[in-house]
Amino acid sequence: MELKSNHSSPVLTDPTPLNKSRLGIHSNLLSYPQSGGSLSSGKYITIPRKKPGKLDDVRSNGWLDAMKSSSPPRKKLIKDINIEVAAADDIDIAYCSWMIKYPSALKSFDQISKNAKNKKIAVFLDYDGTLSPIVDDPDRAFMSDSMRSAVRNVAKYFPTAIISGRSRDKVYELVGLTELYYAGSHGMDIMSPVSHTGSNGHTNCIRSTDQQGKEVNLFQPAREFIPMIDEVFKTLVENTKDIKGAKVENHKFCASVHYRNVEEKNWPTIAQCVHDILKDYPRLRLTHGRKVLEIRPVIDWNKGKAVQFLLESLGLSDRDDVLPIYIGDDKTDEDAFKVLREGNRGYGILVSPVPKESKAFYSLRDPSEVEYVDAQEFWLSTELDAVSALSEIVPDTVIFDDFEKFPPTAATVSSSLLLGILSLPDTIFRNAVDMALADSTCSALDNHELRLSCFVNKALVNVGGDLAKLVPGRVSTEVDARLAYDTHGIIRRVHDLLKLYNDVNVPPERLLFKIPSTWQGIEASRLLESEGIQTHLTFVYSFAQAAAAAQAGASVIQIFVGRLRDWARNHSGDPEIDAAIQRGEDPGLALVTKAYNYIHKYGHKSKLMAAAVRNKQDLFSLLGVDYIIAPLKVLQSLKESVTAPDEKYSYVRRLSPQSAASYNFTAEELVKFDQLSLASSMGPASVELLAAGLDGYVNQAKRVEELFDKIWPPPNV
Ligand SMILES: O=P(O)(O)OC[C@H]1O[C@H](O[C@H]2O[C@H](CO)[C@@H](O)[C@H](O)[C@H]2O)[C@H](O)[C@@H](O)[C@@H]1O
Repeated sequence: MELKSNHSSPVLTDPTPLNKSRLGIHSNLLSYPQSGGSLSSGKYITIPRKKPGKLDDVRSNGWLDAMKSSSPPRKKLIKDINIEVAAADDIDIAYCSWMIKYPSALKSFDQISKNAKNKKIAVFLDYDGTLSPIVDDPDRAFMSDSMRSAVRNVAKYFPTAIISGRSRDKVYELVGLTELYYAGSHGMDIMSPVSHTGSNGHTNCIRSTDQQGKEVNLFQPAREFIPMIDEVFKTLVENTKDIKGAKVENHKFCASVHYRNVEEKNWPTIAQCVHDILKDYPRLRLTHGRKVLEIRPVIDWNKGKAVQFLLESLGLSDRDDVLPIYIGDDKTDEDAFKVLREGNRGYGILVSPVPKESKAFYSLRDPSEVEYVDAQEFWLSTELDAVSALSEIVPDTVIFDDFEKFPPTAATVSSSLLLGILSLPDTIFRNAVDMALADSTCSALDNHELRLSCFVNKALVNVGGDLAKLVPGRVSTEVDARLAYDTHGIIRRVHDLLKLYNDVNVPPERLLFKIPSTWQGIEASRLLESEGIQTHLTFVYSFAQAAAAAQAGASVIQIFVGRLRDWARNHSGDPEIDAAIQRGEDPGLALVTKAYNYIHKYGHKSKLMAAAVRNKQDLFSLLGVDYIIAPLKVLQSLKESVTAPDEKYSYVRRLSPQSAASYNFTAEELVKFDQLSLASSMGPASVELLAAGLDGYVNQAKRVEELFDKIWPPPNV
């Protein structure tokens, strides 16, 4: 994301000539004679009161209507003025037909959750009118305890930010939840996590600490306007002091002039007053809120930009697997709705008790409906839904026997899968293998070994091609483990497989190549990735392998959690494992956590996959990691459990870019790994487990060849 503002010259967003009011006030008003009043910066500007009668053209130009319609009538008011039942019914009919265009988010759960499947949700909430009801006194716009706990609940599962027109400090004081991100002054004051995805480098981004002393980024694109806003605020206070009910707020980067409690006959006066001040500050502009005139810098920044900035800071921008949801009630929230709608990225939800045009997708009537949406019951129907919101859960199945129940999002094609297919004559993949064995190019090869290898490659690709039609994600193809110590052999094999995939029309972006994490495998990954070929490094059992794989730029790094735990049960003497046990940690979970933190802290592009997850608790402990391969019995149990999260199974995101930022690595861990340092850093556990993994793969590859040898030539060849 490119931020257009810079410190010295904010970019004008609105080409309206500066001598025209954005209030919609007729130009005659702009040239209203000034009598006195200093314009010099640093002094208050005193605007003389206008004489009654001078404002007729303002009325005829409709700006008063804009002010009147700036806040929908509250239900209570409708009742209070004893509106006739028929009229009330009309309002409901109008609302119902409006809801065809903006369906209630409450009734659209199925659709929202369908689109949220396998995506990370990020929640953005406006404050006034969304989390707190609109009240007459802005200082008394409190959030209820139940709303607070609903928001707390949402933040447990999804990154959640408040984006308010109020000052950041004020909105934090009102919300009081430390687990949220806050953007005040319509997004001109953002406190975001320290990230490694780019936002830190923006102009106007400075390091600071939050209320808990944690390091954060402060993004304040309108910093230079602080003295000007302060000056304008003081002038506004002074000049509106005699207008009964007027209230001026200083939000540091913008100011608000409330007219909710001002008698309607005095609205022209208050607008005139604001307008006259603005005339002297061409670098400030006016926007309308709910019975409030808001004065803000003319910079290309708004709540929509703030959403983009926060997504970027959270490492969630430009990703197809992220679904931002923004809930807001005001005109200023439209900028955020627009960003989500135009980028086709997520959903805006407009809070409004009356029909109004919006860029939002869904609607909610009032804050009480927002509270319901924020409550856990809305979001979570099963434990599987809950955990899927935090990590992509990949079913661990060789034969896809439960395709219907647990549709896989990605797949691996391997010797083990070929063995499974050969043992099940009725499987849908059998034809792919039979076709491979009938391949004339392979059959024509005289060399027995080459012919078998050709059949195996062909079978892997045929099955991989079928899988690519069935899964939305990538298909990972295992590279013969007998090449594990031969960098160029691996690269040649991958090129051969890619050519075959090209023949069956599977593009490289749908593919991964699964390579063992020997030094030679890691080197092959590095070279292949530099060609744009995606690799999946497996058999990672030590931090050194994980770090070297990340440094190589591997697309996916796979760690086997349970296998490390099993090793630790029966052995000792591995320094990395002993250290984890001493800290009271499970060695497998500890390795995934450390590798995740390393990848995120140092900005590597690799995604981390946790495999050999044995039970629910393992899965809960790793929430936030990119992929978790879970056995079907664990998936079944998650799917059957509709209990709300409790103390025992709390769906807290355990791994996140934010926590990664504060993880400390030793100097030895931060080396650039080479063959020697990798070998000397791998303890006995990783050496043994890597060797055992390779043995397993090699045996399976040999068994496939033996079986192919027995079957070939098939009867019809
Ligand atoms: O972006 P928001 O969080 O919605 O803030 C927008 C403005 O909200 C506040 O004013 C509005 O709510 C008040 C309390 O309910 C109400 O009295 C006022 O009429 C509304 O406009 C806040 O006081 C403003 O400063 C914010 O800009």
